[in-house]
Amino acid sequence: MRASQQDFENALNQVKLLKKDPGNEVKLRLYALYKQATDGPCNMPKPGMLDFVNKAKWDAWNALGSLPKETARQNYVDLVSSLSSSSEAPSQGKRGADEKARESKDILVTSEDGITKITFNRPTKKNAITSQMYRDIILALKNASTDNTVMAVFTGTGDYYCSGNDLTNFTSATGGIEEAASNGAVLLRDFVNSFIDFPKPLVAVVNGPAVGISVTLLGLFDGVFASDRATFHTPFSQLGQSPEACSSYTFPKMMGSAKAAEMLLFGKKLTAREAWAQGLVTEVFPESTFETEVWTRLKTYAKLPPNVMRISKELIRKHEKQKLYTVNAEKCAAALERMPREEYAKALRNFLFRKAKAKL
Ligand SMILES: CCCCC/C=C/CC(=O)SCCNC(=O)CCNC(=O)[C@H](O)C(C)(C)COP(=O)(O)OP(=O)(O)OC[C@H]1O[C@@H](n2cnc3c(N)ncnc32)[C@H](O)[C@@H]1OP(=O)(O)O
Repeated sequence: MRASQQDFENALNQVKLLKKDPGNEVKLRLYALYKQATDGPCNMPKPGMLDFVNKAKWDAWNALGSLPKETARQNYVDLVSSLSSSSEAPSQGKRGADEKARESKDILVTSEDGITKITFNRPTKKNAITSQMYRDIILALKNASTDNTVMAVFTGTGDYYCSGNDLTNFTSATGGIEEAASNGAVLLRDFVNSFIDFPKPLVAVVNGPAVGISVTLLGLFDGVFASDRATFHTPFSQLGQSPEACSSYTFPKMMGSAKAAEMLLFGKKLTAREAWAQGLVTEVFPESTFETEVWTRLKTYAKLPPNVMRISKELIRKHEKQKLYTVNAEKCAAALERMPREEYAKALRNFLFRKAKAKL
């Protein structure tokens, strides 16, 4: 099958997210194929002998001769695909020593009654997710996907479910904002992919307010049980960001484009009942009985035949998995471009200095 323009654009996004530098040789090949696919045969004057970089690029492009644009596009997509899978191979292979479950105070992982419970446990910061917590969750989901538990359940300690991405995650980056954005985009892609790929039922027990990525992720869950104290807020425009975790795809599908825009573009905060009415939440429980009722229900669900639930989930998800990967990769590439922008920096400054301002 020939690579479409969309495949080509996806590959262009994927290249930006490669974990490993593919080396000069491959980068020259990518450059040459890109130029051939977009401009056709080399049409530039040959650079001088001492202009080493441009000469190497020219040589690589010129070497493709009259290769048709479509073939160059296909070769580019194939090359990127092979680079992506080889850069991901270690994390998909068997667990290395450095990947063994680590003790983490901010993400608690317990297994009981057939349920892996993953708890955001940073209540003094409203359970905001640090870079390490993203990594801990990836690992927890990976372990839970192959252990003998039947389902995984997320919840939060304290009054919040989760206040989203820790806004200070990248403020102390030593390598500059561009490098931080690039590392963040890769981490975000792997984090969201681990939810797309999780093979067992995945449930959220939303004990209180949820913000940002903790809300958008819910579109990838199989069940969302909320206390009537919970709220759902995605203030992306206010933060100079765009919606992640495939919510630009899952939310309109779930609630229709008008209601999705109200949340994702205009940042409307929903009550638990409003979120239920939009299809984001499975069921709302009164705060007074929330924990007892929900956990009793989940323990019953965890007694259902695990293999049947796995197969059913696979059937539900399999036709859109590719789409979800694509949307995720696109979003991560967009995040890479947005993060260094002024709107994002301004929103960060406003948050970091809000208490100081309030005292003035
Ligand atoms: C790998 C990269 C992935 C990137 C993925 C991108 C995701 C996008 C998002 O998730 S966007 C959403 C980001 N979250 C927010 O914008 C929420 C910011 N927080 C708040 O608005 C408020 O703190 C609140 C409404 C959640 C709670 O307000 P309240 O007044 O009740 O409490 P405080 O503000 O005093 O908060 C208590 C302490 O917690 C710290 N904190 C809360 N949320 C965050 C956060 N998201 N990041 C960092 N820190 C947070 C807050 O600073 C207080 O700490 P302090 O006591 O030390 O001042």
